[in-house]
Amino acid sequence: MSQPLLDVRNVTMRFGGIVANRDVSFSVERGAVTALIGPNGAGKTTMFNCITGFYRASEGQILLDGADGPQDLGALMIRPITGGSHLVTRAGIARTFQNTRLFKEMSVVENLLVAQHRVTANNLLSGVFQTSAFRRAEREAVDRAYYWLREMNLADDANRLAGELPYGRQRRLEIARAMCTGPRLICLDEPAAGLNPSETRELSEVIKRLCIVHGQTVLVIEHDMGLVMRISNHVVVLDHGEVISDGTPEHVANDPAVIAAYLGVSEEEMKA
Ligand SMILES: Nc1ncnc2c1ncn2[C@@H]1O[C@H](COP(=O)(O)OP(=O)(O)OP(=O)(O)O)[C@@H](O)[C@H]1O
Repeated sequence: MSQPLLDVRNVTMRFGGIVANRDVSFSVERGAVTALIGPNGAGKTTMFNCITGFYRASEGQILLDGADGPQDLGALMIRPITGGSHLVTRAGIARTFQNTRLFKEMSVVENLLVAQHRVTANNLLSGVFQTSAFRRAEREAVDRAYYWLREMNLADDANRLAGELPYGRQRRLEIARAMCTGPRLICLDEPAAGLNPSETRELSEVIKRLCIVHGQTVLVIEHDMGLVMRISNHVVVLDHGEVISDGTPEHVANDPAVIAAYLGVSEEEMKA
């Protein structure tokens, strides 16, 4: 079997005496949508923060496969002098947040250009002298911005202020912004939170397109089970910080441990 794009191995995350994740292992396959679900306080956000470089896991490894083989994201964060969360982003992991973090006073397209500063503004002198390489990089950034606006059904909003967009569009703009960085893995943190049913349907379609049309690997935390069942190829369920089920959407939906966790009764009580 080929190496998964992301391999989470025996990750434990402690905050003082609180164990938010305990010995968590799962994998994220390339070109598929993996959902991380679980009741409130199950440890989903903490796991996401470990994967996206906001936290360094107390124990275990998170391996991102690349041209030079699997790379330990935790090791990137503690690399002497140059190490830090930015290396996780550079390794190819992009994310969106539970509450959108757009530049609300900037236009939609400007939000997408800012996200690409690494490719356009990599050399101060080339910017000052407007070299042909700099102008080409700028042109490509604009093309990429409009490409992802079209893919997210936002082309007509390019020149509006980001803060003026309806919430569902802001969430799609966040995804477009993450996609502009050319990520190998995009992590979506509760993308359907606060959306109405028609916005949620449109969101499902764009996430499915990311995967089916662009071969994008997606990891998503989501409470909306309808959305999870529609878009996911693989579902991992956490409860009290531990993996209690892992498989296809059908498998986890019928798993007594998952049903018990959501209903708040123990598996033993279910069997009794
Ligand atoms: N920075 C922190 N310091 C201390 N405890 C924390 C911290 N972050 C999370 N926790 C604790 O870790 C546990 C898991 O929290 P986490 O936010 O990861 O769960 P979650 O599954 O994302 O919940 P929700 O669905 O409500 O967002 C909780 O008991 C929480 O109180």
